[in-house]
Amino acid sequence: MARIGVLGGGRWGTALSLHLARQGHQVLVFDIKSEVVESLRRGQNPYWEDVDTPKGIDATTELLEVIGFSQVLLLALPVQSIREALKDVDLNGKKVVSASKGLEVETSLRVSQILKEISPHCEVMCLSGPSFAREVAKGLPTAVVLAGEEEESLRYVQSLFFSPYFRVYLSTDLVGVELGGSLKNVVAIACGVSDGLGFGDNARAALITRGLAEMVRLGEKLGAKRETFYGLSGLGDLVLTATSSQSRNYTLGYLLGKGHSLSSALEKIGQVVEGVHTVMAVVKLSQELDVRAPISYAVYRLLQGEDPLQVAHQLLMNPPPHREFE
Ligand SMILES: NC(=O)C1=CN([C@@H]2O[C@H](COP(=O)(O)OP(=O)(O)OC[C@H]3O[C@@H](n4cnc5c(N)ncnc54)[C@H](O)[C@@H]3O)[C@@H](O)[C@H]2O)C=CC1
Ligand SMILES: O=C(CO)COP(=O)(O)O
Repeated sequence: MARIGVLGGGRWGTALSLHLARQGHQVLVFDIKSEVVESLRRGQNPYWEDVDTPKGIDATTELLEVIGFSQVLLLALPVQSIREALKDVDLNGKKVVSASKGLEVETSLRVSQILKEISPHCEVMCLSGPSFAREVAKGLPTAVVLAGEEEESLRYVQSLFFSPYFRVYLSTDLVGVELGGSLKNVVAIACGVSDGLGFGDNARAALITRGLAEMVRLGEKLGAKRETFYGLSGLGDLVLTATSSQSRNYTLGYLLGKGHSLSSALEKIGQVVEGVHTVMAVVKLSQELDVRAPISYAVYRLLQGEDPLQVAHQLLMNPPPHREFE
């Protein structure tokens, strides 16, 4: 049994807290929203009425309380809020497992890089893969990957999460696992747009495949291993989010394709949509590193308010015919 602090009582932080408490761990959740904290304190999860909340979960609005309590910290905050939220705390010597998926807009950094800037001696791992919060909360079968640099810590954290319905594979490619979970959100938006425009199943399959190729091109330039993108945190999560209306990123794209403005789509969803921010960093990185990223550029232009049909046509018509792999 371990004491696990969870930073962020949103859907993902809460689903993982439910799972960890079911494994017999003591969980303390931190969130800025008092209604989330009060609900968890009453023994009710704030999001899913049909999911029982096990004993072993407490919650607080005091960040330092969670840091002091935890043997392992699980980070499930929206990526753009991480630096500000953690700027005054000392995480040196802590094991931090990031479950957030995205890049910081201002710096284009991954979450582990942000954490290392804040506390250079913390040990960061990343938990990622195809895992909608609601399904994990309900205890439905799920497989994810845990990446990090220290074998012993990976095995320890794997043992905390592992259950018959929550399989955790290990990887030493932290860069690749973080990038897979971040970049797939941008491709999921593109697939949603395509479906919203009524382009059909062929178009979505093409976008997933070419989107994966784009993720690999950028990922390799940033130091990731190619094979990681064909695993759970890459293709696995891409297939999940790019084909399901449970995905906020896909839904955002779908609404844009149906003619909603960005602000009306975001308001309708009412939850964090990481791809909207990550695409800014992706476009910047692809320019700096001279990587072809036509799908990300198309998403970027859409988010600037350009007409979806026009952007889609340009995406299809602009590139001259070329080989599939070159
Ligand atoms: N929902 C899902 O199925 C999955 C989400 N993720 C990732 O998890 C991260 C969080 O997503 P969700 O939990 O779904 O978002 P959400 O929109 O359900 O909740 C976000 C939570 O963060 C809290 N928050 C925001 N700023 C904060 C701060 N400064 N301090 C404390 N709390 C703060 C909010 O009060 C809210 O409760 C994202 O990076 C997302 O990509 C990853 C896998 C699955
Ligand atoms: O990453 C996710 C599932 O693995 C959740 O995706 P969305 O943030 O698009 O809902």
